[in-house]
Amino acid sequence: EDKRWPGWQVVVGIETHAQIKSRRKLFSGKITGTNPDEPPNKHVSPFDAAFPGTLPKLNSKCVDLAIRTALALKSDIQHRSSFDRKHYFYSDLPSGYQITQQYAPIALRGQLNIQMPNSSAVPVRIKQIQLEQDTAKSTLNPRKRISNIDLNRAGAGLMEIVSEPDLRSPEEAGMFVRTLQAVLRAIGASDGNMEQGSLRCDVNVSVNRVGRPPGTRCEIKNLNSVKFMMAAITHEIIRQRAILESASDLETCTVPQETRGFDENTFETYRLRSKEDAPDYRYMPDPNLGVLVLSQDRVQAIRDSLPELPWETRHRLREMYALSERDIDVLLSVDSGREVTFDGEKDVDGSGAVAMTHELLGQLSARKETFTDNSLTSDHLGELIDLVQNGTITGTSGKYLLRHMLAKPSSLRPAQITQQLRLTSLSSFSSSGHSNPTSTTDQELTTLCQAAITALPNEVAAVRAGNKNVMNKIVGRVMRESRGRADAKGVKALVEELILGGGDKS
Ligand SMILES: Nc1ncnc2c1ncn2[C@@H]1O[C@H](COP(=O)(O)OP(=O)(O)OP(=O)(O)O)[C@@H](O)[C@H]1O
Ligand SMILES: [Mg+2]
Ligand SMILES: [Mg+2]
Repeated sequence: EDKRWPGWQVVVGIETHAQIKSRRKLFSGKITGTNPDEPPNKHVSPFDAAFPGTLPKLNSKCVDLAIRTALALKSDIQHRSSFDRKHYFYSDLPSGYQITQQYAPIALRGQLNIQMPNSSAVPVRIKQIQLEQDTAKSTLNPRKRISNIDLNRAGAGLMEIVSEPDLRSPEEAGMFVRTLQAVLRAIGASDGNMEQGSLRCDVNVSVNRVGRPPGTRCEIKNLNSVKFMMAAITHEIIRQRAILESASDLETCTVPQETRGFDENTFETYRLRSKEDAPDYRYMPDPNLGVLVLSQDRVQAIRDSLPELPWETRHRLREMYALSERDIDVLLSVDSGREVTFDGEKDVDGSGAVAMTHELLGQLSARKETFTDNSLTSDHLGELIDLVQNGTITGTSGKYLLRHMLAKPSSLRPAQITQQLRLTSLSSFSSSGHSNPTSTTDQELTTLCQAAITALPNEVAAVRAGNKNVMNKIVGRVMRESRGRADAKGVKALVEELILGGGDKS
């Protein structure tokens, strides 16, 4: 029993909308325009804008990611599913309907276990997973009294993941969303970022006296952080309980079924519409889309390539390094979602997070320190991994930077230390293909290569005579002089160019 509401049971079910991490939209093949820095209406096909005569074509990459999600959530994949039109009229929906899977969703009956501190795992049943389109983004300008529509997001792929009403407190609801986020990120199905809108939740809340049947639910729409979601549930519990307690006839009194919003300033929910004015969506099968048939083989292939799931990673860290649960939490928060890029592809240098985590554990044991003692925050470790992953520093420099940060703890961010120690990688035009040839790091690399060429005249002559193996000696020298800031392939290309010249190999 919860001390906050003795005698009452709280029932919560969550509908989660997760943006599918695919480069292209669900039906139009256009780039998914979810980057807020891009100009509005840049990525719009005639289909996204609902021009008459345009037809949908299902993006199979989105389907694969939905299958991954369904497998991670232990659901029954439906070998036949189909698409329906859900009609409503709003400026963010050009066609007047959203394509969704109302009658035959891609997956049914799943499960996600959540772990509350100091208690056993709570199984939460997943009712269904369905594919659907995202809407456009509308921004209201109250001063000019107009609303701006940006179709970049229109038609992007979403998964709606619906839970059964198995959650019993705001805390369990929060844990459910966090756990789901971690799964979606680990398998690369979604960024799962509530603040940026790639994960949006509707929560359904009801209360009933202990031992009595469940109450009538109210649905709170569009919560964009776990904190707000928990606050909304708490307010809803208090509100619904007050209605039921003030009733004259305790037996027949019910909370009116409503759709509600959440006010981020007052932390209260407010009425949007009652059940009576619930829209009639006039669902109908989409005549332009056939049945989605999934073969046994396709599902099996996705099952075989499923990345490690968070609870498996947890198990591995616990077994291999005997870390505490708290420490594992820290590492998992660093690790999440860095292994898979768009469309389920493995990130080429994506093992960066895993590699750096192993490096950290290795360096700590060399220093005879435990993970708990270490002063590095998960935030800083994450930034360090990003610096390596986006090429700002090389892997070698990353290890050096890590050693430095462990030896001299400070509040400086890894990027600042990188500047201070001048660890920024020396790019070369040939290695990255798009760096700025006049930048100082490029010039520095050219200078280093030229110095090596001057210092090793015999080797240079050998290379000119056609002995390519000698190249390694020149490259090795540049690598040493660069203190690990250059990458070997780029250096090799640049040295070759400097010795043999650009186009005179004929
Ligand atoms: N008594 C209850 N108390 C709290 N939540 C409930 C209760 N009964 C059902 N729910 C939850 O309500 C949600 C219902 O979502 P579902 O998508 O099935 O339908 P909907 O909300 O009517 O439709 P829509 O997708 O158009 O919003 C589920 O998450 C379910 O777990
Ligand atoms: Mg729903
Ligand atoms: Mg709903």
